[in-house]
Amino acid sequence: MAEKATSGAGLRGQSAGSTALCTVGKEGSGLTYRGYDIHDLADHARFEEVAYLLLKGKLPNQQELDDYVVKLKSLRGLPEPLKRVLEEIPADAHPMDVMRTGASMLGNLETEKSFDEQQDQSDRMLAAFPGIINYWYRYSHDGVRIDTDTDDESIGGHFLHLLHGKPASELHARVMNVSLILYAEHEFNASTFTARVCASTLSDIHSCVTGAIGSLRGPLHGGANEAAMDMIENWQSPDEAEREILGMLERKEKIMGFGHAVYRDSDPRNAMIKKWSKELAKEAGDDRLYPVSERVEEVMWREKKLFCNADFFHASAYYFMGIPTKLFTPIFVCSRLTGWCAHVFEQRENNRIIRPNADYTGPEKQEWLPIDQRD
Ligand SMILES: CC(=O)SCCNC(=O)CCNC(=O)[C@H](O)C(C)(C)COP(=O)(O)OP(=O)(O)OC[C@H]1O[C@@H](n2cnc3c(N)ncnc32)[C@H](O)[C@@H]1OP(=O)(O)O
Ligand SMILES: O=C([O-])CC(=O)C(=O)O
Repeated sequence: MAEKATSGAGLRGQSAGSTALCTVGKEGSGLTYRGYDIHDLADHARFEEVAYLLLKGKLPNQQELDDYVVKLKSLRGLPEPLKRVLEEIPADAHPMDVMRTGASMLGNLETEKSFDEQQDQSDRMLAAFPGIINYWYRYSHDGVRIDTDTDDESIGGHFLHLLHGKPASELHARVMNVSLILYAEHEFNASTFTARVCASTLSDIHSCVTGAIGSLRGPLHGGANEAAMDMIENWQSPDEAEREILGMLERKEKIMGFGHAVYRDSDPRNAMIKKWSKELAKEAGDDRLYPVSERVEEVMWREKKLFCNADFFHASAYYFMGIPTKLFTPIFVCSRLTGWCAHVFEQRENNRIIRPNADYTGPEKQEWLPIDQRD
C-alpha cells in the first residue's frame, strides 16, 4: 500500500528518531506494540499485560503478571497532601488540568531522584492515576472523599468502581480493558514526542508525563474523543446527523474523531472499539447515539474519504458506560502513560538532546533604537 502523501509541515513524514516500541501504519493500517499485532492484544491480553510488555520489554509469564497486578493494586493509595491539593481544584476545572496538576504534585511528593527508579515511578503513576482523577471528580461533584484503594483486579474495573461507587459489570470492565489497550501506545504522536523531548534534557519522569498530558489535552489529539461526544450528543437521528455533518463540511469545519496524521484509509483501532460500542448500545437499549455515529462514519467516508480514528467510537462506548464526557481524555492518560514512560526509558537509554533547527522567516538585521525614538 502507498504511503500517505505528506508535506514537511508539522514534521510530517520525517523520521525524528528510532523506537523498538511500536509501528503505526507500516502495512497501511497496521499497528503493533513490540511486534505484537493490536488485534491479538485487544482480543486476548489484559491491559496490565500490555503495560508490562511496554514498560518491562516482554510479555509476562503467569507468575510475573500475578506479581505485577499485586504490585499495582498495592500502589493505589494517594498521599494526603495530594488529596488536599485535589480538593482545592474547582468542579468546573478541566479534568485534564486536574491530571496535569495531579501528576506534577505526585512528582513533588515522590520525586524521581535517580533514573534507577524509573520503573517503580511508572508503576506508581499507572496505579495512582485513576484514583487522582476520580478522587477529584467525586469530591468536587458529589462532596465525597473516596477511598482509592479498591481490590479490583483490573485498572479499567478500578476506574469505573471509583467513578460509580460500585464494582463494574463484567462487560464494562472488559470494554475498559480493550480501550486501555487500544490507547496505550502510538509511536511518535504529539504527546509521546513531548515526553521524549522533555526526557532528552535528562529531566525527571513526572515532568515528562506532565508535559505529555498537556499535549494530549488538545482537540486535535486526545481531546478529540470529548469533542466528538459534544458533537454527536446533539443529534436526535441519523438524518439530522447527516444534515449537520454536510453543513459542517460545507463550512470547512473539522470533524473531531476523523482523519489521522499517519494512517491512510483506516485506523485499526476503530473497528475494535466500534464493535464494543455496538455491544454496549445493545445493552443500554440505545437507538439513537450508535446509529447517529454510524451515519456520521458513512457520510464522512462518502463525502471526504475520511475515516474514524481511535477516538470517534470511544465517545459512544464511554457514554454507554455512564462515563461523563469530561473524563474521556483522562482515561486516555491512564492508558497512554505506559507508552509515554516506555518512550522516556528508550530516550534515556540512547540519548541526545532533541534540538532541531528552524527556518528563519523574520526581518533581516535591524537597527537598535533607544526606547524614546521608537514609534
Ligand atoms: C488518538 C488521536 O490523537 S487520533 C487524532 C484525533 N484528532 C482528531 O480527531 C481531530 C480531527 N482530525 C484532524 O484534525 C486531523 O485529521 C489530524 C490532526 C488527526 C491529522 O492532521 P493532518 O495530518 O494534518 O491531516 P491530513 O494531512 O490528513 O489532512 C488532509 C486534509 O483533510 C482535512 N481533514 C483532515 N482531518 C479532517 C477532519 N477531521 N475533518 C475535516 N477535514 C479534515 C484537512 O483539513 C486537510 O485539508 P486541506 O488539505 O484542505 O488543509
Ligand atoms: O499517532 C497520532 O498522531 C495520534 C494517535 O492516533 C495516537 O496518539 O493514538
